[in-house]
Amino acid sequence: MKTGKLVVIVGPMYSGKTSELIQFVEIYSLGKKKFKAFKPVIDDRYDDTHIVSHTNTKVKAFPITNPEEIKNKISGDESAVFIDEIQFFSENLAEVIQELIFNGIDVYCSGLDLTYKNNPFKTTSLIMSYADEVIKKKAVCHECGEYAGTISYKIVENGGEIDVGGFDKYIAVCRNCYVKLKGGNSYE
Ligand SMILES: Nc1ncnc2c1ncn2[C@@H]1O[C@H](COP(=O)(O)OP(=O)(O)OP(=O)(O)O)[C@@H](O)[C@H]1O
Ligand SMILES: Cc1cn([C@H]2C[C@H](O)[C@@H](CO)O2)c(=O)[nH]c1=O
Ligand SMILES: [Zn+2]
Repeated sequence: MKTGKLVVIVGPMYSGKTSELIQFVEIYSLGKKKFKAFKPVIDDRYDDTHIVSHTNTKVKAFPITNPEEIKNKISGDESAVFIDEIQFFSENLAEVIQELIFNGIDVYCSGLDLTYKNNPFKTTSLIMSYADEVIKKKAVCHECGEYAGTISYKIVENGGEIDVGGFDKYIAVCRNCYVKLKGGNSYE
């Protein structure tokens, strides 16, 4: 038996991570391969039971809280597993993913690499370490219009680094505009 591969899609908000994940789903779907998709229960922005992109493409997905639930849902004949918004899961997700790829299942996942405070999301960092391929996406900077957006900036200040939302709370910016918005305080 061949082991599976791990592909991780990261970047700031609106950088097309979910759209790219869905394109990979389509490849397996067209090839009539079996797969299952998962998303965190907490992410209820557009839909509870589908992975949905900002451009409204969607794929049916199991909403789960704990990474262990992925193992319970797998029957073993899947060619691939897709997981969106990995930053919201506990670090144990890295173990579960390893088990899948060592059992011959390809895993594609996407999520934020950085919080709006410019801190790495631990679960994403960990999974990137195990990846065969890391696809780093950019957004168009909301401030200067350059295709260089790498950081999500929170336009409402209300504390928590875990805070579900979209255009009501976050924009994507380049590093230069991030510094300007933070009042010139480049690193904290
Ligand atoms: N600033 C922006 N830069 C690039 N695309 C944007 C921007 N704002 C909105 N969009 C739209 O969002 C789409 C990407 O949506 P998608 O859901 O795939 O992104 P995402 O990286 O998964 O976002 P999120 O982390 O918020 O879930 C783009 O194709 C584009 O149509
Ligand atoms: C940038 C950022 C986004 N989010 C949320 C907003 C969205 O619901 C999701 C990204 O698609 O992550 C956080 O919880 N913390 C953050 O620091
Ligand atoms: Zn900019």
